[in-house]
Amino acid sequence: PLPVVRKARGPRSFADLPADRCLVMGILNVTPDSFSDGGNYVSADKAIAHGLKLLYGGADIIDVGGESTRPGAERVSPEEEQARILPVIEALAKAGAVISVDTMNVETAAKALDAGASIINDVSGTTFDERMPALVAERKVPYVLMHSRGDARHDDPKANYTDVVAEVLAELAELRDKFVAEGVEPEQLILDPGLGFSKTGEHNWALLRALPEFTKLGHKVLVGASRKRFLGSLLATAGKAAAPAERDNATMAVSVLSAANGAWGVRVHDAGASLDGVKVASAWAG
Ligand SMILES: Nc1nc2ncc(COP(=O)(O)O)nc2c(=O)[nH]1
Repeated sequence: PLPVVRKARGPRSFADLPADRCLVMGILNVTPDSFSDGGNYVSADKAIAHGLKLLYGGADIIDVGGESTRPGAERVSPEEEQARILPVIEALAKAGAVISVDTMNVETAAKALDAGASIINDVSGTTFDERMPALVAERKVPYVLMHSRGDARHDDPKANYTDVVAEVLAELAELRDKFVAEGVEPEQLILDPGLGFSKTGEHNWALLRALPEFTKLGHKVLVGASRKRFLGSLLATAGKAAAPAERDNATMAVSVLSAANGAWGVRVHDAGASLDGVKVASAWAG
């Protein structure tokens, strides 16, 4: 009899992901405020250890980012961003993780794919680098196209909307058309409403409520609500917003409702909780 060849836990690809439920994308922000001993450097070992924790704790995908996208966050050069994330991506890919690279920088995206990432997650929105569509078309990788109206790191306008759902849908469709016009296949695209990017809490709830409208655009939809400020406000007691670490239950609830309303994936910090949640949503739907 032929020897049983156990599938080595080598690099897994996008195609290996489960197709019968909403996916869980675990967040790995490789930035000094996440992984450093108080200095201004990033400890790759700590970041890799956290990535493995996410991988074995339930994340289907690990989203690796080297630059915080919070408004006012410190600027990071592409070289610094790459120095932070490439060793982490290489190690996690070898451990069998499916990895998305959270970057707006085309060079970083290309190098991350070479290092073992298989998805590009770009928060640029309407300010995307015009070289990005060509890279996505050439590499034929899944690309998260997220809505925002300004460069989130610097001048993220809390844009005014007359109808936030209609406008975000229209602007995402317009961005989609630009990428398709440059040779990106529609099925490569994963749309994301960009909760908190150029949006207030009320805008975020309106966008979540309209999730079925987004899935009607005919693409996968990713929801990134985890620990965001609008959840902190929702859970406020005596006028004091809940701290980020207190927002994981609410995040899991958003994951369950997102899955029940057709989301392809949820981007979260607590991967284990949302994995349980999306499995409940899948069982409930039958
Ligand atoms: N696709 C996608 N990527 C993102 N990257 C960073 C943040 C900012 O949140 P964090 O600072 O908690 O990572 N949010 C998103 C998001 O909502 N969607």
